[in-house]
Amino acid sequence: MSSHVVFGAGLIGSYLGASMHNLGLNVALVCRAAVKNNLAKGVVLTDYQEHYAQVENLNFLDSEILAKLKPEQISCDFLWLTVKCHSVERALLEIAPLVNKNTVILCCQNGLGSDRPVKNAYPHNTVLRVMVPFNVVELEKGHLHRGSEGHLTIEQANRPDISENLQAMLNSELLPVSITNDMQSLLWAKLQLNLGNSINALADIPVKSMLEQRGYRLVIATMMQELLAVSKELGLELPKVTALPANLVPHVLKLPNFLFKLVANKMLAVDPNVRTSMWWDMSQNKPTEIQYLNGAVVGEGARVGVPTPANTRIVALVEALSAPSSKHEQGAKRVKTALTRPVSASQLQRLIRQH
Ligand SMILES: NC(=O)C1=CN([C@@H]2O[C@H](COP(=O)(O)OP(=O)(O)OC[C@H]3O[C@@H](n4cnc5c(N)ncnc54)[C@H](OP(=O)(O)O)[C@@H]3O)[C@@H](O)[C@H]2O)C=CC1
Ligand SMILES: CC(C)(CO)C(=O)C(=O)O
Repeated sequence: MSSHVVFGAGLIGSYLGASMHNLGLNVALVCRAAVKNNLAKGVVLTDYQEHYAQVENLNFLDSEILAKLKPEQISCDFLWLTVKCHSVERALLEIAPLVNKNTVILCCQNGLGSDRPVKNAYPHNTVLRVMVPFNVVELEKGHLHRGSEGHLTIEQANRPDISENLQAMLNSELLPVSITNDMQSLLWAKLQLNLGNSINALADIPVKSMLEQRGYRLVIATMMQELLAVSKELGLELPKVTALPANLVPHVLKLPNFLFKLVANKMLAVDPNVRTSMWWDMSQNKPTEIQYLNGAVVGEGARVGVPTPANTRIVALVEALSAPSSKHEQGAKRVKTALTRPVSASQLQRLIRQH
């Protein structure tokens, strides 16, 4: 039987690992002690469609033990890297004992660019990107809930049997899985949605309440229009990841509240407690993924000559109000701001209109 290791099991990795264990796969989790404590007594998996599983006896691999192992002492066919983007470089040092020449490494981060250091470190391994469309929350200790729809999507490998076997192994009610031949466009389409993570974190309210306020929607729509201009310049055709085509989403977000409620009922049909991953980071005073999300739009925009002023200002604001990430910011000069969290919709609108 193939062996899997989930490295950096937090919300996504624990849901993924527990789903695999529930399917009878051979999987071990590498995670922080606090996460292990929450999962060790058994995990309950549920989703928005009311699927349910009780998962017992998960396997854990302790970091100290891992550090002492050599690749020949451990078998890992599939290594699922589920740390946040800014933790990937550091994780590369620690995954070394798990990677043999046949290990397939799967990068499960939002945004753009987290796979680059992995490919540089392991140029002879198959490194595949994975798009996670759904939200996972821990409703209570050991209860992981998939709160929204979508198939976890694996990039088609040069050897198609790799991705196809993975899909056949994993695809299930609690974990729907697909494969794509065009991961770059899919990641840009997902990135369009994730631009709102920053606003959710700054507003410090659930996603549903944020979407109910037109002021916040206008800011998100402006950032999305910048992304669409950049992706057009790059020649990408963004696939549909919501009920609406990518190009239409900003127009719908800009509608007055009463029309938005009529047209976007699917967008608003989100669990009232859902918050984005960046909200969790900011609320726990952890570094955010802003450089890989809105920052990626700014970077690509600069490369192809498309201005991205709204994303640029939101990146600076998030950086000013959150913990520095090791890669991009330590020691870097931060923009000073008079704004404090929670930031209101009108403050954000004024900020992105500044010249
Ligand atoms: N949460 C969600 O609903 C969604 C998240 N995503 C994306 O999935 C990715 C993972 O997100 P998520 O699961 O929310 O993140 P989490 O922060 O919940 O999980 C990552 C975990 O990895 C741990 N970790 C980091 N480095 C190491 C290490 N060297 N050894 C052991 N553990 C380590 C972190 O601990 P510590 O914090 O102490 O470093 C944390 O517990 C992100 O790119 C996110 O944007 C995509 C869709 C939805
Ligand atoms: C699923 C979504 C868009 C919102 O939870 C997400 O990707 C995140 O929180 O990072």
